[in-house]
Amino acid sequence: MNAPMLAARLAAPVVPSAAVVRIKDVRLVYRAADGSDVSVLDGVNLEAARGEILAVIGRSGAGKSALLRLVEGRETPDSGAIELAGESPTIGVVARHGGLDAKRTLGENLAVRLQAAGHDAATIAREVDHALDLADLASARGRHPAQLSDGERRRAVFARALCGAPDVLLLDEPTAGLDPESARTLLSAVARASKERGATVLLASHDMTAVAAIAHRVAMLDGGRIVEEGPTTQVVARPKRSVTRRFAAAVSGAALPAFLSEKLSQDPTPRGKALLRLAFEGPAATRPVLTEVARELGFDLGIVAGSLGQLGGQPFGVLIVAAPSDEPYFTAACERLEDAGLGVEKLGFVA
Ligand SMILES: Nc1ncnc2c1ncn2[C@@H]1O[C@H](COP(=O)(O)OP(=O)(O)OP(=O)(O)O)[C@@H](O)[C@H]1O
Repeated sequence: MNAPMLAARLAAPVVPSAAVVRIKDVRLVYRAADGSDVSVLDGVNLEAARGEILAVIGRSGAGKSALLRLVEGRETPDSGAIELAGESPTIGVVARHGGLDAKRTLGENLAVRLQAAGHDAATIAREVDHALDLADLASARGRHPAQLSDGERRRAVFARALCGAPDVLLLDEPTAGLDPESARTLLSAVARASKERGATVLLASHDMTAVAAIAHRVAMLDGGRIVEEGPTTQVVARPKRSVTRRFAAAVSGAALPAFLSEKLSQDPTPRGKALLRLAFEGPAATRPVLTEVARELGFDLGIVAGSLGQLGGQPFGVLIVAAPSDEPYFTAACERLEDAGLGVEKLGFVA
């Protein structure tokens, strides 16, 4: 991106738009050591808009890194296409093992590519300042990589990727190996970069909990295909596939206390309790839904465990409640809670 384009890009307001990244029916096949073909991606379709943070989640070996490499243009698909909007779209990459030049200070590391792209000194200074500020590293500008902690180094690699305001940011396992505090700092820097500069962000991770707080949308990659996709709160609150449910269970936070999970049975006992995991998102997160439903049905819903957090920048809560296990109360409770807009998962029954 040349200097006038960069200035125009930074002046443009962040508005929702058509897809910036379009992955169309992409297939990727690797040749294994024994000469056989391994299908890695098998008809993947995905889109991400300007300012959107899309998390691609999947187990190890699912093909997440391969997908990012295709978007980056380092590899080409066997069929299908990757389309990036704009005249000359730019991409910032935060690889898992992104190196910094040990002989240069952090500020110099960030400036190198901008200098190579021919930007003037004032633009470079402004860009480096901004990237360091976003990554919460302003005070480390004059330090060398060896003088940074692991977490700071990771943020420094991210700050370098931010320089020049790339249209697209690709992050592979951004929080792997970071302590919770460093992970939070890095993710909030990613969220700011997408919000303030309109960067389209693709995050690849095998850990939904690591990225769910900031990802607007989640795409679940399994068996070479996107098996489930949607707004983060929706995917976590109402996972449709069993593989997604496993990943989502870790995100929803509230866990059943051990003394209850040990007693949990799949068959109701007369006059026992049914345990339900309720996910609150959107309008349901701010309404006294439980009180309303309990009053309407005429029985109590006892709260067993709960947590409130943030998903995709939105408030999100999980409660585990105990409802009567006898019919027709149990079915009525589930139906009424679902009607109220809650994600309802039946955990089992206790005496
Ligand atoms: N150059 C290659 N040749 C052959 N197979 C490869 C090659 N690179 C990757 N693979 C295989 O492709 C599949 C997808 O790899 P990829 O690195 O994209 O997975 P991933 O989802 O990022 O996994 P992880 O979370 O473990 O990094 C894996 O089964 C891997 O073994």
